[in-house]
Order: sequence, then C-alpha cells, then structure tokens
Amino acid sequence: MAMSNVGIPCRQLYIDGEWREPVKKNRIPIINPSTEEIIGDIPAATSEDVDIAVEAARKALARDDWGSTTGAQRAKYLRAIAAKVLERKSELATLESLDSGKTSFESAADMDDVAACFEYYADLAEALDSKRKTPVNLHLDSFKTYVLREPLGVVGLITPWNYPLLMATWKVAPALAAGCAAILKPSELASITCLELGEICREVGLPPGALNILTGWGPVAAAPLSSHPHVDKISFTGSVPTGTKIMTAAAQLVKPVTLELGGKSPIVVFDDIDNLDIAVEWALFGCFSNAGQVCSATSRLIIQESIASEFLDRLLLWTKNIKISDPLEEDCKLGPIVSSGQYEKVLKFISNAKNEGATILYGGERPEHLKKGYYVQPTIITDVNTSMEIWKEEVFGPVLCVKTFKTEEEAIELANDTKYGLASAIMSKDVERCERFTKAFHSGIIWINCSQPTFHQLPWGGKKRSGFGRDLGEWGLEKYLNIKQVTEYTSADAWAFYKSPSN
Ligand SMILES: NC(=O)c1ccc[n+]([C@@H]2O[C@H](COP(=O)([O-])OP(=O)(O)OC[C@H]3O[C@@H](n4cnc5c(N)ncnc54)[C@H](O)[C@@H]3O)[C@@H](O)[C@H]2O)c1
Ligand SMILES: NCCCC=O
Ligand code: NA
Repeated sequence: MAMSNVGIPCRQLYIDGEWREPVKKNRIPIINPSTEEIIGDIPAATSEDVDIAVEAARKALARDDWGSTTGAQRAKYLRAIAAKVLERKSELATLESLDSGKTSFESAADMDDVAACFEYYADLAEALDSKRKTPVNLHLDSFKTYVLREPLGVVGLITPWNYPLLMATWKVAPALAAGCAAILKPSELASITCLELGEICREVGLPPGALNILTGWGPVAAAPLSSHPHVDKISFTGSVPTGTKIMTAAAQLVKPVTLELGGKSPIVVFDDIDNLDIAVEWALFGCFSNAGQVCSATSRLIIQESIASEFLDRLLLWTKNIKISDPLEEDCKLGPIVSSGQYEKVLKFISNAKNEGATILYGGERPEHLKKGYYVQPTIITDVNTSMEIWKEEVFGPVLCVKTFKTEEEAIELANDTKYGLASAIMSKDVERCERFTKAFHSGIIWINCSQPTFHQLPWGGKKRSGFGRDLGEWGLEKYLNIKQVTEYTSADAWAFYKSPSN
C-alpha cells in the first residue's frame, strides 16, 4: 500500500473570490476508492448558494477589472493559473489519485494537460483582441457593417468525475478566455482538485465572481443552474440521462447548452497491420487506460477474422501483464473504479453479459490480491452478439467486448452499430482504406492506427447520443462568445420606401 503524505484540504464553496460556507451548512464525505475510507469532506451547495454564485458572476461582468478586460489582460490570469498548477503538480496529482482512483502517472499527465490547456486559451484570449470587431465589406456605400465577438455572459459548467480537474479546465479555461463569468459544479464523486483550482484563482488575484465553484449533489447544486434565468448557457459533460435532464430544463428558457456525453466507440483492426503487438497495445490503451472510465473508450474491438485468434492470444498476454494496484504505487496501470456505485454498475454489466450468453474470456472479477477498494480486473468478453447489452451500452469501466468481421462492409456496419457517435478507431496500413473509414465512421473523433491521444488544439465532441457542441480548440472558445452583427446606414439620403406625407 503506497502511503501519501498529502493532506486533504478542507474547503468551503468558492464564491465571489472567497471561501463561503454553504447556506445549509451540509457537507459530503470524500471516499478514497482504493481503500473505501472517508478521507475528508466537501461542501454541499443548494439552490440558495447557486443564487449567490449567479449574483456574484453577474456582478463580475459589470466590473471594470473583468467585464471590460481585453483578451491580453485575461491571458495574464490564465498563464498565472497554469504556472500555479505546475507549481503544485505533484500535490494536485496525488489529490486527484486519492479522490478518483486514477493512477499517479495518469494524474500527473492530467496536471500537465491542465496547465497546457490554460496556456493554450491564454494565447487564444490574446488573439481574440484582433478578432473582437471584424468588418464585413458589403461593397455598398450606404452601409457600414461589422461583427462583434463578445463574452456570452454567465455560464454554468457542469463536469464529471473521470478527469476531474481536466474536464473542468476544458470548460473554465475557454470560458475565462472569452471573458465570461463562470459557475463550475464538478462531480460530487471527485471535487478536491476543482476546489484547489478555486484557491489557485484566489492566489493569482482572479477578479471576484469571474469563477465560482460550487460542489454538491448534481440534482441539488447543479440542476438550479439549468433553470436559472440569469445563467446564459450550460456547458455539460457527463452521462446521457443527466444531459437530457439539463437540456429539458434549459429548453424552458430557450437557454443554449452543449452536451459532451457518453460513448461506445469501436476500434476496427485489419489483418494488414505490420506489427500485431502495436495494435494490441492500442486496443488495451483504448479501453483500459483510466480504468476504462473514458467517454471515448474504444470498448468495442472489431477484429478481422483472419487474425482474430492470434490477436486475442496476444491481447490476453498483454492484459495479464497489466499492473493492478494502489494508484499511488509506481507503474500502476489500473486503479480502482471511482465509487462503490460505479463499481457495482460495472460488475452488473459483466454479469448481464454472462447471462445473455457471452463468454468472459478474461477478468470480470475483483483481483485476488486486492481485498479492499473498488477494483475490477481488465475484462475481455467474446461470443458477443449485437443485441446484447454489453455491445450496446456504455460500461464506463475496464470492459472490452469483441466481435470479428470478414469484409470492410461488415466492419463499418458493426462499427456504426451504436446509438452513440463520439469516437472511432481503425488499425490498418492501407491509407486509402483509412480514408474510406474516416468518411464512413459516424463519430466526431477519428483515430487512425491509435486510440485516445487527445490534443487541446483539436475539437472534442460527438454526434447522435454522444451529444453536440465541441470542447477544445478554437471551437471550445467560440461556444462562450456571443456573435453580434452591427449594420449602420451611412447615407444622407432618405430610405424612400414609403411616400412622404409632405409631398
Ligand atoms: N464526452 C465527454 O467528453 C465526456 C467526458 C467525461 C465523461 N463523460 C460521460 O460522463 C459519464 C460519467 O460521468 P458522471 O457519472 O459524472 O456523469 P453524471 O451525468 O452522473 O454527472 C455529471 C455531472 O452532472 C451532475 N448532475 C447530476 N445530476 C444532475 C442534474 N439533474 N442536473 C444537473 N447536473 C447534474 C453531477 O453532479 C456531475 O457534476 C459517462 O457517461 C461518460 O461517458 C463524457
Ligand atoms: N482523453 C480525454 C477523454 C475525456 C473523456 O473522458
Ligand atoms: Na472520491
């Protein structure tokens, strides 16, 4: 058992640039998924706290030191936040692992990505200054027209537990770059590092109300944001059921939302690959990294029949070689599932697959050597048919289901046989075939000869039940901007549409 000497900070809600106790004074225990022990607690916000945070955000938009800032001025704050994250990287990574069960290697990588994302949006904030007012030339003398890019206003950012600080950063960084005032509600299952983001913002002097952080139960601390008349947009990342509730609530006010939801993404492996082990490792990484708790996990492996037996043999050897341990242990490559609730859900999916007639080729149970903690072995399921739950539903755990195909047509049909549309991957050395599949895949993210590499310069999001809108890249910034057109009539002549009464 790896020991951590990092203490769990005891925080309040971060509202209007200061720490405030929730109105109802309730708190939620923090559970370490690798020990099942309570290691602290977080404040439980209610609608009363939401109202206070929204008021603070609206006041921030009216402040000279936030609402009227240039992108260059906001960039300074984003860079200062990035620097502080890197300064505290080791502590934040340990807190992330203690809270979510993520391996220390992956938590440290997340903190690098968090800092890089803030830096990236600092650059875009600066670039925004030259795009704030864009003339549009109509080649008409009597009109002058231009477009303004302005902050959208107060934005509600609701995020999941699988990449706690990184998923929050994907929203906070562009929202602040755009000049919005944000209210972040992270998942109650892993909020520690998002609260530390509040402390970092306080330390860098981010103007009060620019970012407010409410922790608590979703239906109590986040739902009021969807229906709040003074919140101008909701940016959500999470499950389809929750996204549907948010969209329904926001629709009553015609409030825009973006939804980054779940997935059941395919990885298609052709027999023309040069190195089987390279493809096997991508298949492993695509479904077992972050203990499979990845929205874009390629959890449906579709292998060409001619190599299926050899591929599965190698896949089994690689899978048995994965180190499953306390996430703080060096070289741990598979930590626990985030909570007892999620743990039970994953086991239920595996049990249902068995009951429906599938074969558990490997795994499916608690690892022998780990008596405590929400650990599930990396699991490979074969003899799957397309009517089975394990083929259709997102598990959000280390569970890979496998089917084979003969022809390209069969492969693309199997790949697209999902209500989701987040990501798709193809392993083949045939460039034209990869081109064909890039066009044929019904998803927002395409990986060729890899699975999961994620870059903040590229648009992230899907279609179908995986939601709509894009995080990251310039697309991630645009969603926090209001695009305003201005048309000025510059002629001295009358419009002369109506007959003047004076003549
Ligand atoms: N597309 C992506 O980029 C992406 C990234 C990560 C996770 N996800 C998805 O998220 C899901 C797992 O994360 P999760 O379990 O935290 O999802 P979840 O939907 O249970 O919770 C997400 C957030 O919504 C809040 N919430 C819950 N009920 C709410 C309500 N009624 N109104 C407003 N907010 C509410 C939660 O408190 C949490 O902060 C998976 O489906 C996964 O695919 C998607
Ligand atoms: N690689 C980032 C994945 C985000 C969704 O879970
Ligand atoms: Na936790």
